[in-house]
Amino acid sequence: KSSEVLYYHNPMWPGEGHSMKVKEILFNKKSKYQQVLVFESYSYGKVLALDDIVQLTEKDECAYQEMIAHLSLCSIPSPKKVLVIGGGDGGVLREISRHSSVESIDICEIDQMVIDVSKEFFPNLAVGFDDTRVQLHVDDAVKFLQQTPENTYDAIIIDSSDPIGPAQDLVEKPFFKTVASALKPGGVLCNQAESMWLHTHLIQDMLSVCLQVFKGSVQYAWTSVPTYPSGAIGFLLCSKDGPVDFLNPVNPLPFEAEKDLKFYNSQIHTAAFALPSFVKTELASM
Ligand SMILES: NCCCN[C@H]1CC[C@H](N)CC1
Repeated sequence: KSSEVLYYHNPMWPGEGHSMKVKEILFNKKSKYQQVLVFESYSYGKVLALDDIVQLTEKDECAYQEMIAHLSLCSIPSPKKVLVIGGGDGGVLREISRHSSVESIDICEIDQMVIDVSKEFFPNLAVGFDDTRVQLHVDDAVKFLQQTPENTYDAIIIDSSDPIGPAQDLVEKPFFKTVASALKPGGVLCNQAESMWLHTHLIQDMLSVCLQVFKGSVQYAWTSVPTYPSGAIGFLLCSKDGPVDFLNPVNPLPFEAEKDLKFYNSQIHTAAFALPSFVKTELASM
């Protein structure tokens, strides 16, 4: 890696690489779990990378954080108790806080260094931790959910990194069973679900597990995040028991909240579930 340009190659996207011109390296240390890197880029503002995988940039984080939070919370009548798995940068917390019905937000992030680094370098994301409804648990989500009573949360958002580091347990069936158990009746899960261009098999595996574990609806949605591999990232929206019409949200954001968003709006919400034909074919066979 020259000081000028950082190149990203990874078994998650073999055969291709991504590069960014670096203005300045701001932080680069190994935590208990992963290498934590922050740098100022020329074209996307500050960047957070974990084990050399871009997690977020100041320029395009809005697309991911707004979608993962509002696709789920706008789909249930009045979310009160919400759990975030991962998301230690605080961006998803910032979005959840826009829902006035929410009374409490638990967040379970395994790596304290991610939280500290976000507070130091990404104040516009770490602002999510300032909300008084937020309760932070620095813990392994597998353990946290095993200790969570049944029927606790209206919504669970899994804002995880890729399943090749500390997050690899978060795509297994036993884990999804603890998620379903922790959801209240009518509760929903929104899970980071990788790229439709790169990870068909991973998405099929997750979809097949979710179809077994969640008895209501399971829908794949996607958004555009230019600094993620293939420029697209998906979400799996699942409801615990009854069907949920994820495409036509029952609890749309009021104009007062939506006007502050940079990416999400009601048309984008519905459009996110429109899938290219090759994806429909690949997922239909599940
Ligand atoms: N809250 C930060 C987003 C974390 N989500 C992941 C980042 C890395 C991507 N390859 C997959 C999504």
